[in-house]
Amino acid sequence: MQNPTPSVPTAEQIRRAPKALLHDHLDGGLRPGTIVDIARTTGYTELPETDPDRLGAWFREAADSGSLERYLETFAHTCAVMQTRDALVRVAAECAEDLAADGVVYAEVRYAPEQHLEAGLTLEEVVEAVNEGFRQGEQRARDNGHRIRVGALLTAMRHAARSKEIAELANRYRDSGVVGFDIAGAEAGYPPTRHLDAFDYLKRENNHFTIHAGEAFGLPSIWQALQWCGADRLGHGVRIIDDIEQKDGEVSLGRLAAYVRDKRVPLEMCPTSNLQTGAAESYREHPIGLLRRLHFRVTVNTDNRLMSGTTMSREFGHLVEAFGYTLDDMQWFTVNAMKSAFIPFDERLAMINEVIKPGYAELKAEWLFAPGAGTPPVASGSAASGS
Ligand SMILES: O=c1[nH]cnc2c1ncn2[C@@H]1O[C@H](CO)[C@@H](O)[C@H]1O
Ligand SMILES: [Zn+2]
Repeated sequence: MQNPTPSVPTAEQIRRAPKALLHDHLDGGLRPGTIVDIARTTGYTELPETDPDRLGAWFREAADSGSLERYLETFAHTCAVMQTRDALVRVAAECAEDLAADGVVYAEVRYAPEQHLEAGLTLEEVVEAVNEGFRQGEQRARDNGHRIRVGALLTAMRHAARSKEIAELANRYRDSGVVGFDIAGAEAGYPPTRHLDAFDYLKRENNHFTIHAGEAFGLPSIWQALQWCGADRLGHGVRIIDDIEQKDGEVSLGRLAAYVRDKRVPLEMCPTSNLQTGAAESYREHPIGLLRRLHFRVTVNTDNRLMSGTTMSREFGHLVEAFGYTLDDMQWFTVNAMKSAFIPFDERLAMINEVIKPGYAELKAEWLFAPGAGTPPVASGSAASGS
């Protein structure tokens, strides 16, 4: 007998399900214990707490202010302990290890090299240290029976003036561990068009970039990111909801929302981060529910695991609870992410066909072997369809 009804996954199934992550900040994902350790060895004395548990709680609370600007202030402490080669290697290795343990099989992790120069490293040394850490972390994950592939995205800070230089850096390392470029930081007052020369340069080089847009600022930011800058993906993009009208059960898309959906522009959505910065009120009200129903190219991401106290599994757990998503829905989000990754097409396809789909197929067949097999699980949520 076939399993006729998709089931709501358990927390354990969510963790074991293969996941792809496109939006995760290296300086937003440190283990609290590592921050304390490095601060001690490098003599950084400004940490608000020195007990790892209390420090972790401090980050979550400080980031929970409802304002992106205040959220971003917490990065002063993580960047402060990411200034030496050893620290960068360690943080990157642990990042890859932690993601792999959480069932992430593919990740693009971003950071801003310009924020790691305070102790005298060059931009190149920063990139090479992080790459070295990712390779070590991938190896340690393999030793522990996990498989993960991690690529770096180089971020330029939108309030600064180094974006062209960072874009050139991303291009120089494109065959050695760096898969693309991004801009981040406070959105209001710093439109992406300030960095047109960087984006133009990358387009001439046939390189890839994503832009944080439509998080703390609305449609004009998304419009600029796409139509002036030519972004391949949108970091967050939640405010696209402002261009969607719902009346009497009818939904109509404005020109920009229609463009985003028609062109399959990937949206890197980060639900918990959005609740913390005030971009959404609750998981249930998060635009991801509607955007998924309307078949936008939506992906699920962590943004900052430390500040949001989250993991990919937790993000999916919240969505499963809010929207009754099934393993089919999880697979849909994951395939969306993999289709939107910046690595070459043949590698994306192999990851989808050889890793992601078989992983979900195995999980979906588990009910056959459970005690009392033959009883299909309870029906719930929406089934996956389309792309
Ligand atoms: O959600 C976000 N929106 C905008 N900028 C962010 C977000 N999360 C982190 N950063 C910024 O990106 C830098 C490089 O990783 C971080 O230092 C932080 O300032
Ligand atoms: Zn982000």
